[in-house]
Amino acid sequence: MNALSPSVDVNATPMVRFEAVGKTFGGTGGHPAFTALTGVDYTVQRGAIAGIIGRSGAGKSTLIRLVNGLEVPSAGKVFVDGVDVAALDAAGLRALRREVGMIFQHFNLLSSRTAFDNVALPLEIAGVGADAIRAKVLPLLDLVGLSDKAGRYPAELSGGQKQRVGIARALATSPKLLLSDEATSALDPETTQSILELLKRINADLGLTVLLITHEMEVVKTVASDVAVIDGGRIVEQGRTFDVFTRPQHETTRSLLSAASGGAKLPEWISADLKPAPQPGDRALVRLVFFGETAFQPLTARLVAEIGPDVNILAGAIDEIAGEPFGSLVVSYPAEPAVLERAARFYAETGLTTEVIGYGV
Ligand SMILES: Nc1ncnc2c1ncn2[C@@H]1O[C@H](COP(=O)(O)OP(=O)(O)OP(=O)(O)O)[C@@H](O)[C@H]1O
Repeated sequence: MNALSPSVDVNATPMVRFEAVGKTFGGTGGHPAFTALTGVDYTVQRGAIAGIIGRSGAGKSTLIRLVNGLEVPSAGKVFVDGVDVAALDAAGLRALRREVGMIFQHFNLLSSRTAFDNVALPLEIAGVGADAIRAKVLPLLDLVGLSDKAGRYPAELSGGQKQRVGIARALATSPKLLLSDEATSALDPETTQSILELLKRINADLGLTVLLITHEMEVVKTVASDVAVIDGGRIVEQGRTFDVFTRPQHETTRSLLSAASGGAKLPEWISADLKPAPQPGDRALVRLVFFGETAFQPLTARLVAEIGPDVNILAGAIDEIAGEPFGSLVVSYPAEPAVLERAARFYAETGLTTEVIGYGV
């Protein structure tokens, strides 16, 4: 159980399971082979909102396209709700795609169809009759807050409204899994938040499992109960979002975190001049992470009392990851053995998580 996805059931068959999955493109007809994914072991629990984060070209889209059979693995197996996707015949694949909805960065709406008719499309394709379509589409438009826009064309809708139509369309066939491919990347921050809130509500109210891929830390931080970090076609780190982001183990996670807007961010003029090792007279710049309850405790006063008066606070923020509070502070103090020793003792006593960012003046 967790705060963000109350319906997670870790004992049930996972909604998605990757077992040693690899994907190589090309390698035939004189085209050089390109390995997009290697050795991916990954599980999405039923009822979760799972995020996969990585930079452009990391392999995110390839990974998500393997889930609904738009790509076939070159190695390993992909299971959706216990079913091996590669073993499905054409009818099986059609059935799978009714059970797996998808939303896209650029919404992919048909411009010649109204909002209503866009949402109705998957039902028309499935051969559902007009009355049943109406009975399904109107509540969906209501769910996404667009009851009054049923007759509007995509060109008459804002980006956020278009994505709401996209979400309603993805839900039309009552899927058990929703795939989101950078669904908020074309939206402004405020609209992004409202779409993420909608995804959270759908997850909680309908028990729908959500697998989203994004390059935006903010998206994962806001909605995902679990996260996997992908780099160069490999999953380099995965776990509960709070754990991964507050105690990042891999360099890629750290650099994605430090590039993110939230948390304690150093001004460019300080971060640009940092050195990996101290020179005489340098100061150590250290990021301190405070978890949960302790995020709000007045540790700064103790910091000065324990380490010494020459502690500067360079940046600080209290943030929330996956619904849990955490704070971070970037402090500096002289990189002298006596000071560093006092600091290390203080961190060990208080259980603070720390990371030396570098050394500078
Ligand atoms: N059909 C294909 N043929 C050849 N190479 C491909 C194909 N599809 C993807 N690739 C390559 O695989 C790598 C991973 O691409 P993918 O689209 O999965 O990354 P991504 O993390 O989703 O990045 P982006 O956010 O930029 O789409 C890229 O180097 C891409 O060029």
